[in-house]
Amino acid sequence: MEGGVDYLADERKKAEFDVQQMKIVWAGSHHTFEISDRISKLVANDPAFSKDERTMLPRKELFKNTLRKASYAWKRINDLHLSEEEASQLRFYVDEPAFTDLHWGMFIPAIKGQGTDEQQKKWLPLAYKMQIIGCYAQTELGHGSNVQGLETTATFDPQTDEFVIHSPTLTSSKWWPGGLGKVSTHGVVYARLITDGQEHGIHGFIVQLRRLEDHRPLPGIIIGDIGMKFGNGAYNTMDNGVLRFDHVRIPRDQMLMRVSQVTRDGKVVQSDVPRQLVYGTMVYVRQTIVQDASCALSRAVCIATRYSAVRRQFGSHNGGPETQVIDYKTQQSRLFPLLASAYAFRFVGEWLKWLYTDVTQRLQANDFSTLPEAHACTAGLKSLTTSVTADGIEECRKLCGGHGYLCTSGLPELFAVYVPACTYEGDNIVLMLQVARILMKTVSQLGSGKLPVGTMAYMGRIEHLLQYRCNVQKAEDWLNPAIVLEAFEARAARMSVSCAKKLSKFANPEEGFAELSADLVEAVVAHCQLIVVSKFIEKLQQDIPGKGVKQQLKVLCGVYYLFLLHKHQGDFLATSCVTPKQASLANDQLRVLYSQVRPNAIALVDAFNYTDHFLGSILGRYDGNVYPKLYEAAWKDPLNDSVVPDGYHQYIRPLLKQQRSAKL
Ligand SMILES: CC/C=C\C/C=C\C/C=C\C/C=C\C/C=C\C/C=C/C(=O)SCCNC(=O)CCNC(=O)[C@H](O)C(C)(C)COP(=O)(O)OP(=O)(O)OC[C@H]1O[C@@H](n2cnc3c(N)ncnc32)[C@H](O)[C@@H]1OP(=O)(O)O
Ligand SMILES: Cc1cc2nc3c(=O)[nH]c(=O)nc-3n(C[C@H](O)[C@H](O)[C@H](O)COP(=O)(O)OP(=O)(O)OC[C@H]3O[C@@H](n4cnc5c(N)ncnc54)[C@H](O)[C@@H]3O)c2cc1C
Repeated sequence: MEGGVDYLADERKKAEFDVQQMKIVWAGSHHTFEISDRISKLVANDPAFSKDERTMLPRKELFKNTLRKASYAWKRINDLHLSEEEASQLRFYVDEPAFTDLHWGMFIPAIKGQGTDEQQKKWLPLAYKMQIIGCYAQTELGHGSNVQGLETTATFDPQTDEFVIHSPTLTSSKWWPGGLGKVSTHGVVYARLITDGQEHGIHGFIVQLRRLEDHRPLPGIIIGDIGMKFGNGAYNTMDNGVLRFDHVRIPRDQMLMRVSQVTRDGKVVQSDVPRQLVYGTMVYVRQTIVQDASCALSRAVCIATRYSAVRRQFGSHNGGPETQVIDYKTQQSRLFPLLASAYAFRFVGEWLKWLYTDVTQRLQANDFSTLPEAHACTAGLKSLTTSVTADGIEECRKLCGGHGYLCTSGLPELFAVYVPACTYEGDNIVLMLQVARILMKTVSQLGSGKLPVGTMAYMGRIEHLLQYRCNVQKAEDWLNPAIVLEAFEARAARMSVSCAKKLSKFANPEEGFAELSADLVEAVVAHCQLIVVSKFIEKLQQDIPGKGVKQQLKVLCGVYYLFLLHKHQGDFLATSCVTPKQASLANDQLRVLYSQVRPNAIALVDAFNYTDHFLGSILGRYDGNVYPKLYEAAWKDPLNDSVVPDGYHQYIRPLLKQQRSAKL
């Protein structure tokens, strides 16, 4: 509590579980809880990190303010000797998109993943000390999704042992890279490698963009910001940039050479590493984006849940209080599945982080066998979780009624910052189609004796799944995880097999794939939902201490899968995985679970342990003191600086005068 009366105290007393233990489950461990709790308070209590009025600043001031915060954050990180983990938590809780996200989140990982040991030794220390600041310059004006279609060229000049980086067309201008517009001194630039007149595909190059002395672009380089983006404040704190090269020369050793090398005489040598590793940074970031989805969704849900308990509308009896809107079943059926999804994404994000770490260790030992699984899981889950989260934030805004539309609710800015996650790091549909290719390949190999592995292993039981009949007889049977898993597996498998059968009728498989792409995306959604459900169920098999904590998680897990079953009952019925009667029983059980969530709802969002600073929402205040604070905030709007607005004499007075004389 941050002082004063707690208007949500009664709600907190209703909790049936140990909130402190749930905070640790949410954080992942005691260790991460301790760090995130300490750092979030450090940020919240430092006025230099205030977020007030961010949505009202003009772009230049907004951007300068972001620079100030980023530089102050770096000073605090150094002064307090924060570890890498603590530093990244600090940047997270500062909660303002900035060039540092790309420097730490993409530039450094690109050098780590695609640079040789020598290149890492040379560039990483400079980057770690921020003596250089980097961005990830891949997307161009003409191409983003189609990476092989990028037009920037890197032509090897054997005379001087250099690459010549060039933007041959307008559409080859780099366009979008964050941090590029006004800050980065360097970039990992993706370009078409050309040696001896021959093309060798897309590769990454470390290119210096600005002089370290005065920050001016180097000769042959044009850089700028691409302009205002959606929303006030929001992602406009980021300098997404445009970049053009006019025959800019860089030394040969600035091509990232872990995947392929160019020798002194211009020969291209492929190492044992698969060429897809050039896409490795995207796999890394997609994995972090899944974790971030649970943060963004939980934040919106925390605001909507607290406000739903404060807000009362209708239902007063004999002058008593009106009904809290959280008690309306319709409110619960919109809010609680999102609450459950936030927890589900947290756990699948945790698992994905483990998978990524495992793949990275294998890659270091030259074992590339799990790379397709990592690609499929990161692409599919990035796509699923960001789509649900973006829609979920908007749903939370609606759950807050009119006040949700105010900037002071925090929801408009959260939405505006979050929605591009459906596009960056791979458009969600494009990524789903990547997973579809892998799914179809898996189905086509089923007869060959090659057993599917990882998250596709269930396909190995295809005969059984095609014959499966669900044996749910009463509503409570839907609480049995084994029954649920089989129903989700059968649905996903049958949808994939159905697509594969239709595909096989096309003489040209590419034509068939294009024609069936919408159906394929639906099959991928079913497959990805199965992964999330199964990882939630696996989580519940762990030892989870704390009074009532596991029980609450079981309820949330039930809400998550039964809501999906209800929402997608068309799929389950069409594939005969459940009968109409069983679908109806699932919905009955879902209503029972909603009533079990209700008394715990506030405690379940308290478990996210968000400070009021981080939430940035009057509606989501911990103490529930919404109305006086909304009233107070309105008067801070610049429009209320004067009683009579600027422009009155020019525009309002003449209008009123004219109407008066017309009447007379
Ligand atoms: C406010 C911020 C909030 C949250 C972030 C929080 C934390 C994040 C931390 C840091 C990041 C900071 C901020 C993030 C915010 C914004 C940054 C945004 C950055 C960007 O957007 S960078 C640009 C991203 N661009 C893309 O994602 C492009 C998408 N396109 C592609 O990936 C490829 O072009 C595509 C679609 C895969 C097609 O590739 P290709 O033409 O080669 O085609 P194929 O389909 O033939 O594939 C060939 C072969 O390769 C396999 N494969 C494809 N991709 C991969 C991969 N990534 N890894 C492994 N393997 C891959 C594919 O399956 C095929 O295999 P096969 O031959 O069939 O066996
Ligand atoms: C806020 C933000 C930050 C970004 N930061 C960076 C950065 O730091 N560095 C960087 O390099 N890039 C960055 N990007 C660029 C981003 O990665 C691309 O915009 C993204 O990959 C999508 O590509 P696109 O813009 O080419 O979309 P397009 O591919 O043009 O998509 C347009 C539409 O076409 C559809 N479509 C495209 N291809 C297919 C297909 N094969 N089948 C079916 N439908 C298809 C899509 O679904 C979409 O509906 C950023 C973008 C944003 C919005």
